[in-house]
Amino acid sequence: MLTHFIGGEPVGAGRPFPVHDPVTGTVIRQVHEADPEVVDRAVRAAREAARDWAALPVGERAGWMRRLAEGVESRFDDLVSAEITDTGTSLDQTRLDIPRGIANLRAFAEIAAQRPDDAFHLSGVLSYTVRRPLGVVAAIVPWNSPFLLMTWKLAPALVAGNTVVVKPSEHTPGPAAVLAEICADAGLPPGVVNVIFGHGSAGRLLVEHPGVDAVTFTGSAGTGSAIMRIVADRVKPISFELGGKNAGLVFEDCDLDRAVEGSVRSVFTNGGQTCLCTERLYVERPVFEEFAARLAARAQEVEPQPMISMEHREKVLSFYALARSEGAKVLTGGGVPTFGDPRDSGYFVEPTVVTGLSEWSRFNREEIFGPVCHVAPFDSETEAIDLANGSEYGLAATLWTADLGRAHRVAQRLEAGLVWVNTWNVRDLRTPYGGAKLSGIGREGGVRSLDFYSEPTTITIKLEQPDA
Ligand SMILES: NC(=O)C1=CN([C@@H]2O[C@H](COP(=O)(O)OP(=O)(O)OC[C@H]3O[C@@H](n4cnc5c(N)ncnc54)[C@H](O)[C@@H]3O)[C@@H](O)[C@H]2O)C=CC1
Ligand SMILES: O=C(O)/C=C/C=C(\O)C(=O)O
Repeated sequence: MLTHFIGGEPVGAGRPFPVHDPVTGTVIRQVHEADPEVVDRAVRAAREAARDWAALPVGERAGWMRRLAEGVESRFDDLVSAEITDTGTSLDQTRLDIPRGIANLRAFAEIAAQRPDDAFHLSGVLSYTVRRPLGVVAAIVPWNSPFLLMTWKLAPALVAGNTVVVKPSEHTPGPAAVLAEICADAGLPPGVVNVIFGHGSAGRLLVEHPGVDAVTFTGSAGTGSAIMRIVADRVKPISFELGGKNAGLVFEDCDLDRAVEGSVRSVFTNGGQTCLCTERLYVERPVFEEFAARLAARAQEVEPQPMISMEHREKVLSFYALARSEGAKVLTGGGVPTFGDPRDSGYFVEPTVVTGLSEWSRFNREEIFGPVCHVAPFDSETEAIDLANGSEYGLAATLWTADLGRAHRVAQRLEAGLVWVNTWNVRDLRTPYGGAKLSGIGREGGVRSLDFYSEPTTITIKLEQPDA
């Protein structure tokens, strides 16, 4: 039974709930669900630790991040195992995600330790800025890449001097439980990191708690909107990384082999359960038929990944049915694979490519979050940009072109937080990360994270004037 981690101690309170293996559908763990008392205890523990943690020099907090990174390295196999068990994702994906999480811990340590404060001197007046932590941060994270996405919040929040209560997804408590053990083993002061488990109701209790000073959330736009309403009365700072309906633009002049392979990655990685995955592909008409046929052929070779839950599988399958009812041509997939082994009880769906739907179809407007994309032709650069921008979401976009001028021109006109050219999901940790429109509020990554997790105070002093 997984227990919460509060004030440096395991806390086994709250009714148990089961976690299922997405590969076979069997129950793999029981976990305690945080009730109001558990949430209150976690927030109080974080508050008690806040003053001393904030008082540490930033270099010492950076040192703690490096020690946590070493702790993660020493428990690497346990984290890989916890992540694979809970998410059903591939070993290859996990072996990318965990080191990237470690890199986050180290990168934010460096960025914070080296960051200069503002200072201006004008006409005998000196103005400088100091940054104070926000206090207690609630970090609510989703089930895809759970360790990586947790470190994105934890590392900058801690190094900026906040204490944190983390609530991982109900589907993926395992990696956060290992991280709690790492914090305890490293001797991190009690209450600096607290982990509580539970469903959305536990997240809601946490966000509502008056002792929480700020909320950082990664998840669906619907939940983001619900959290916004909860925090509105207290005007708590929020940072939101939400969903996407990401477009890929394939121009005739591109290297088509690379565009096909890149699109296979961007559509099907992790069963499409990465917020950066492409769900809408637009292809310049002269290469449309060839591209669509080649993508569909490659999709048939992709190893299916399980969806995170039976409920999510049903959602993805309902979009496959919707595509048919909206008049799509299914180029490949559209169903459930059979294996002839225990995976037949798991949460798999077929990698799927469809075409022929209107831009106004629900299929092309709503985030599906599965291994599926719609492919449509375009006839001009302007049309391609309009199609890509014709979404309520604005997280990521990908361009495939050999024309450098076009790459810059188009990329700068796309309403997306991240644009890749001739590649996908390659990112320097110092760059801003996040989305426009329904895809989020604010940016995390590099100094942008530190900006969110701290509040500037500008101090202005009249200096003594020397005699004229
Ligand atoms: N923009 C980005 O960086 C990323 C966005 N995502 C998005 O996350 C979604 C998939 O993750 P899910 O876990 O299904 O999202 P979700 O929104 O259902 O849940 C996310 C987290 O919020 C909690 N939660 C649910 N209702 C809540 C409430 N009322 N108050 C407080 N907490 C609540 C859940 O328990 C979970 O821990 C997709 O929409 C995906 O695009 C995922 C990864 C990265
Ligand atoms: O590694 C990165 O820079 C970003 C990774 C993001 C995800 O895994 C995600 O949003 O799901």
